[in-house]
Amino acid sequence: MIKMNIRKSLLAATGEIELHLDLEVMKGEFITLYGPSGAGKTSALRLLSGLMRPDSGLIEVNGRPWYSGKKNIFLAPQKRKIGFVFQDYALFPNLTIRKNLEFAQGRNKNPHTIQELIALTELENLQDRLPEDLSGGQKQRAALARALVQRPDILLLDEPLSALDSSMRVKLQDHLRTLHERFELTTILVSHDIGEIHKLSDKVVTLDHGTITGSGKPLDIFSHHKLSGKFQFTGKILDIQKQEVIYVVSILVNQEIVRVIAHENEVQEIQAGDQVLVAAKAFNPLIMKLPDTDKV
Ligand SMILES: Nc1ncnc2c1ncn2[C@@H]1O[C@H](COP(=O)(O)OP(=O)(O)OP(=O)(O)O)[C@@H](O)[C@H]1O
Repeated sequence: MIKMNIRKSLLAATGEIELHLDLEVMKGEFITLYGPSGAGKTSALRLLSGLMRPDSGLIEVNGRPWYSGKKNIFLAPQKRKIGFVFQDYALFPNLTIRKNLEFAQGRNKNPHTIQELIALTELENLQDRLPEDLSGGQKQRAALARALVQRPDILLLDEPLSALDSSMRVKLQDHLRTLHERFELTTILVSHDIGEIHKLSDKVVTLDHGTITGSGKPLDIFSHHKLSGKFQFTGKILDIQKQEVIYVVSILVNQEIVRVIAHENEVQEIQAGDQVLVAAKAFNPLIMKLPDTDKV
């Protein structure tokens, strides 16, 4: 179990903010940190992994102190059993995929683990290639495998799928969940994608300006209670067009583009790229049967 209660002063564009993380993560849990840009999500992962030193507080993992401000304890990053995956792969460009994994394993060679990871991430046919000869999704699968070769207890994922297209993301999400379970990991993900968060995480922790503003099951955090029981979905805004006195908002929901009419006051706080919740309160949504795919 991870217990942390730490503070770190950060320098934001608008001045100093204090990141305060008071958090417990159970062994085997998959949690997601969610919040606006600059909230402190990446810093939270860096503080836990030892890449950034807290100003004060305590980090304890399975009863062992990794950091204590009072006792002046700071466990070196390489001694924390953590795997880290970033958005940008960070593979060694001059080593093949297999050599990347072997290099990351260091002196404690374990070909069995490497073999299993290559199989689980479906890299058998690609293991002798250089990273530049792989697609983005394949590189990220290799980065995931590499993060796990030392059999860490904790996996930290900083928006690992955000550079990939949506079908590749879905596939990688399945790999992530499989690896989380197979290696009995405790996983902390940073993600902006509400669908992905629903699919993967047991718990969401929301952060804003360095402060934890909420935590709970994805459904409880993202479904708005005042609208509960009504028709609602989440999506990403692609475009907002003004047409005379109204606005047409194009929203990507899964693979479909949905157009919603909005009034001026509704579009004031939203822009292309935002994740939004669309809900209908006053009318019943239409339901139409689609052709039976078995018979077409
Ligand atoms: N080493 C550091 N020292 C001081 N301030 C830092 C340091 N690293 C980051 N910051 C600042 O801390 C704030 C939070 O950054 P952080 O990268 O943790 O946010 P984030 O929630 O991950 O944002 P994003 O979603 O854009 O990645 C930013 O304003 C950043 O400039």
